[in-house]
Amino acid sequence: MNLPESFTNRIKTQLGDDYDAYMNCLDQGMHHGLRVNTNKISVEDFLKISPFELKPVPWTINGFYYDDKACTPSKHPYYYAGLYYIQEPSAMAPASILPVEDGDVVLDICAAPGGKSTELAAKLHGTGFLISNDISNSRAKALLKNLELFGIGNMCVVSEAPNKLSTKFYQTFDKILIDAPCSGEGMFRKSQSMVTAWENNGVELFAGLQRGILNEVVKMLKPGGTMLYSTCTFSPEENEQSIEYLLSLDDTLELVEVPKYPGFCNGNPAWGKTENVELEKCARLWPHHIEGEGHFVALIHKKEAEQTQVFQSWIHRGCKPDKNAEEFLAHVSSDAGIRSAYIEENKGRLYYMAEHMPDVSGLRMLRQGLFLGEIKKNRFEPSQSLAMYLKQGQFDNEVNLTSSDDRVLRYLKGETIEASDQKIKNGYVLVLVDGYPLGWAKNTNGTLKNKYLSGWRMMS
Ligand SMILES: C[S@@+](CC[C@H](N)C(=O)[O-])C[C@H]1O[C@@H](n2cnc3c(N)ncnc32)[C@H](O)[C@@H]1O
Repeated sequence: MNLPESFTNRIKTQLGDDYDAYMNCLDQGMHHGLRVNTNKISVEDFLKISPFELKPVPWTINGFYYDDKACTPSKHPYYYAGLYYIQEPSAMAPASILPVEDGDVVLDICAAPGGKSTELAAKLHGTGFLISNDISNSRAKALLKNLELFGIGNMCVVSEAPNKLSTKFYQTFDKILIDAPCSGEGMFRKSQSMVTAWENNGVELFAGLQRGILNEVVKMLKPGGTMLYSTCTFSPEENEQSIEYLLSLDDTLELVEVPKYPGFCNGNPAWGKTENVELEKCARLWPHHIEGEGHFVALIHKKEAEQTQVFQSWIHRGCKPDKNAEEFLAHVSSDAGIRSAYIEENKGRLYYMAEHMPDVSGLRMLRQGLFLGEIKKNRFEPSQSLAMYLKQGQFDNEVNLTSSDDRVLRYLKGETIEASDQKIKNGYVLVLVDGYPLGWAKNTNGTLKNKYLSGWRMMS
């Protein structure tokens, strides 16, 4: 691999005797992983139906390695059913280590395309609330798609600068993830273009960006709350030194020991400027010590305070019932938990807003709550996100196909399919693969007109 001399010189100083092992591992192939969406399926059940041979990733309960030469999980219908996310294995560590609990209000501030947000949301089990933010509007669109694919309803997707968020969300969050923009030294094996980007941007640019973000998140974490800072790079400036900077902003912040799974190394106090021994509590994942591309992870707790701020909640306004929407939603079982008092309308589009959500008004928003569908003239059109949110049995007109049935791929490609072999009523039908929803179709006497979201279609 062709690497800039300024990088190899620095990493040689950092690694000493380990340098050769690191360089040798760069010539080997990268590791591929998928993470099971526990919001839709338990790990145990997924392993029963997995079409791929999988090996556990030691630092997550729901992460697995697969052999990219033997299978392509991104092309399987289960991917379209949102049963897993394709993720580089070391990138599974941050969301797995941040201790998200039921009812938490969580911020993922650098979230696109959603590798970690999807896991944070799954860990909430439909309770609490997730604000997923990315400053890049185009990247936030991919983030929204991934959260929708995962069937997440208690979330909003925002595209804002951190200082805008901190004016609105003072001491609001129980948990914050900062998966910071970084120089990406852990991505070199993925693509030579990452090496070129490193040469063009350098490390200092990102260290500056990280500080700008840290200045703001510190204000948004509740006393008693926990945040996790991660990067996929190895430079001291973006890791130990960023954490030293963060600790200098607020003396109620303290480092918490990151669990050291086999192969994880301690953070290195000598790579900081203050030689704070607490930095050992951070974790460094090196590609020559673990099966993954590499990461840095730090867990930070804010001490409890006597008085805490109570955040401004969303005021549920409800909406005037629409006859067609009501008629459609009557087919959705109450198990889905969509209560009419929390449904709101915006320009003919209906959203289900989580009961306990912060006031997110005034922000550049891509999505607030679960998009249910659109009120059209004389009809209601259910959304793709509603289909993904529902579980088998929650819509009273379903067609369940097996993954080997060729109609599944044809449906995902946008074709009309026949279903005269199924006992279904005319009108909207939820199409499932092996019991997991894929999207909508409209049945007329056994012919299913395709209503799968066109932008999500499988390419031939
Ligand atoms: C490492 S990536 C995040 C990856 C993501 N957490 C995941 O797991 O899929 C860093 C992200 O930070 C975003 N970003 C850069 N500067 C930012 C800022 N000042 N505020 C918020 N997001 C920022 C970038 O657009 C990029 O998507």
